[in-house]
Amino acid sequence: MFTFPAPAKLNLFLHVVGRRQDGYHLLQTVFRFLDFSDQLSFAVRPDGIVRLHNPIAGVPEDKDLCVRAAKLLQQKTGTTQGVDIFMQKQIPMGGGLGGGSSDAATTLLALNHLWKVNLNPEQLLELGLQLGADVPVFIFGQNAFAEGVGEKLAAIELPPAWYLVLVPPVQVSTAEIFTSKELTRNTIPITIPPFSVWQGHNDLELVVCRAYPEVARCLEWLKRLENTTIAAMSGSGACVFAEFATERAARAAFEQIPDDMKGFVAKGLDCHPMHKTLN
Ligand SMILES: C[C@@](CO)(OP(=O)(O)O)[C@H](O)COP(=O)(O)OP(=O)(O)OC[C@H]1O[C@@H](n2ccc(N)nc2=O)[C@H](O)[C@@H]1O
Ligand SMILES: Nc1ncnc2c1ncn2[C@@H]1O[C@H](COP(=O)(O)OP(=O)(O)O)[C@@H](O)[C@H]1O
Repeated sequence: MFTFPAPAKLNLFLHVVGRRQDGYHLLQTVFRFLDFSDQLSFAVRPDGIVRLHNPIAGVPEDKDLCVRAAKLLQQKTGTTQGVDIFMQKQIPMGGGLGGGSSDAATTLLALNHLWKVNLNPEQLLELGLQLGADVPVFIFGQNAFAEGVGEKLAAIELPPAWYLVLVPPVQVSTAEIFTSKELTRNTIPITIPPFSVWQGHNDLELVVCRAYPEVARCLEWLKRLENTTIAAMSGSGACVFAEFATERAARAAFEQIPDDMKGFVAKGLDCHPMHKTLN
């Protein structure tokens, strides 16, 4: 049995710059990986069966992104091998932290290795995109400036930082937010550099805060903090975060959160934890 991490991501900013004919939105965003992860364990089996032993409540086994990723890789490579998967979920669902997408990417990366089917990175990126717009960055493995629907990726270096992430007690559907009439889709495209991540904003924030007062309340609380370099929502929410230069500052802010708010402190990573292991 082999165990691999599936880290969460933050969108340090997210600009909606247009819409494709198929309804998908053109974005500009910066992804940062966090040392806050799900853990996935894999045991290869010879009979071609893919089994997730502990499916998430409310997500049928065949709809889980790990299972879909494993089956897509079988289909693409024609392998007759299967796998038993055990998932330890930590990343909040529907939180804008990319948990499901990260689980899918870790499954593709791990099984490509364990099944010895040897797809190259471009082929894995293409398979990932079929599972979701957020999957490619987790295969790419480096903090990235992303364009298109999230598939045009350029590695970006980010300074060391720590994050206080608040988890409002709601799940936000990405599709619901992207179809909102209130969403603005015309932010002027930027180039990085000279644009810096601290100048950005999240175009989805206003729509989510209007529909979910719990998110608005958490974000307002973060925006009042001192010493933060960014306070924003990640992706399509519901999670909101504040960035700090030091762990001490992030933990001090965490100590102050009201009793009815939940969250965690995490370190910003330089790259995906599997990036170095598998290369
Ligand atoms: C918003 C972001 C930002 O990183 O993250 P999350 O908040 O979901 O973590 C992503 O773009 C989400 O990626 P992902 O969660 O993989 O989305 P998908 O499953 O591909 O799409 C879910 C739905 O969102 C809409 N969608 C998604 C991505 C995009 N660029 N334009 C869209 O319009 C589509 O309506 C689609 O049906
Ligand atoms: N392994 C998985 N982990 C989390 N969610 C999953 C998984 N597989 C499928 N899903 C579905 O994907 C939806 C979005 O999940 P998630 O990635 O956690 O949120 P977000 O897209 O906001 O970052 C969930 O509500 C769930 O229905």
